[in-house]
Amino acid sequence: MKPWNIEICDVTLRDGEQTPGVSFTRDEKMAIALMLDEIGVEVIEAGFPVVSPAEKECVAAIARSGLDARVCCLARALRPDIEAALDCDVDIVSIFIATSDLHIRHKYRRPREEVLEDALNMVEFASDHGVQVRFAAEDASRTDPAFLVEMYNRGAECGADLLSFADTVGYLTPLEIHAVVSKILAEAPHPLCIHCHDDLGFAAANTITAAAAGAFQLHTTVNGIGERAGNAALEQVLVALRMKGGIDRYDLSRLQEISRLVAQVSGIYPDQVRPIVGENAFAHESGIHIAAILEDPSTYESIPPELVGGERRFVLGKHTGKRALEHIANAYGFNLSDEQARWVLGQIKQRSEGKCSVTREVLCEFLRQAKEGIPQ
Ligand SMILES: CC(=O)SCCNC(=O)CCNC(=O)[C@H](O)C(C)(C)COP(=O)(O)OP(=O)(O)OC[C@H]1O[C@@H](n2cnc3c(N)ncnc32)[C@H](O)[C@@H]1OP(=O)(O)O
Ligand SMILES: O=C(O)CCC(=O)C(=O)O
Repeated sequence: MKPWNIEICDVTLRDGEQTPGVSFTRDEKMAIALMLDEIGVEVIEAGFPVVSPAEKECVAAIARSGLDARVCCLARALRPDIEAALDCDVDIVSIFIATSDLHIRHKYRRPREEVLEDALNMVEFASDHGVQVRFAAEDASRTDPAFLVEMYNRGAECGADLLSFADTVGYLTPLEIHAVVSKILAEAPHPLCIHCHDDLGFAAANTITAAAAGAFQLHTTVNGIGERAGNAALEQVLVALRMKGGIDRYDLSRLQEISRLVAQVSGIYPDQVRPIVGENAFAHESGIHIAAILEDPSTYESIPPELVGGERRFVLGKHTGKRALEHIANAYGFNLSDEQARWVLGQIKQRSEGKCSVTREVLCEFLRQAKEGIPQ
């Protein structure tokens, strides 16, 4: 399979930090940037310099820290924003304008042609300063496609190296994003970035679908943090790229580690059932599943836990079967007769149905009782 032609721009430090209530310190941003770099992410969006003097310092520190990744930052289509970005010595300035009529009406209160002309001047201004320029369409998914194509073609003429399509409010489904990305690339054949939000729960799916349709730069955040329901999750996108896009250059074995780091410093912990990084992502209770996993884990795991730095976990409860119990009991040094196993299974199921968990201690107590003689 020919690997997809993509790169990752991780925006945890900018859009991820826009998660309500989240603010990273300079050391935290640096630690996340370092780990993203070690994973092999090609572009790190370090922040939005005009937000505050401290933010500007963080962006500059990351840009000057000698990472392999290119460092990017956000700027409105305003000269002071772009000057602040240039001060930070970033490799890429991402200049954005909202492009939907809805946003333009409420935020800029000017005709869209005027907004575009002014923004193009800013693209030229940044490009003339020798920095790479991304020209991003905010709310692209609710924008007149003809206007987007005009913006992208004219942006490229003015020196933009990358054009960005943002599904700012997580509005599209995978089929819709495939159609719109294909249309844009046919009419504006330039490197396209895709920036998806998760309001409908499709951010990672839309990102991968856009890549399949030819999008080049894929935006992600660790654990999918970000505005409202968040962004496309780095871990989901990278694993999907490995499994479906023929891309094996990222160090996926660090994914659980970076997930823990970002959870700790953001205070936003992934759901138990979240793919790849959730506590249950590699946990099994069902007897039928565990019996098969003991023969071959791929029967019930499409992602090997060790691929992402995780571990398989067997849980005892209402759904435990005899094979699973025997396996776990053996690991604790107990060999059970059929009768003993049946009795212990009954105890486990009863306890679980009473909404009590079957911890290692509880199991060992059942096992000891069974060995000493099944209570009548
Ligand atoms: C989709 C996204 O994620 S976009 C990024 C969103 N991120 C943030 O907002 C980061 C945090 N924001 C901030 O710290 C502040 O909002 C700042 C520093 C950026 C701006 O603060 P203020 O100057 O106080 O402006 P305020 O936030 O009230 O309003 C935004 C202004 O930016 C203008 N603006 C918004 N987007 C753009 C743009 N892409 N290009 C030019 N101007 C823009 C708005 O029209 C508005 O201008 P107005 O005050 O003349 O009406
Ligand atoms: O497209 C981009 O690069 C950024 C836009 C963005 O953050 C958004 O619209 O949510």
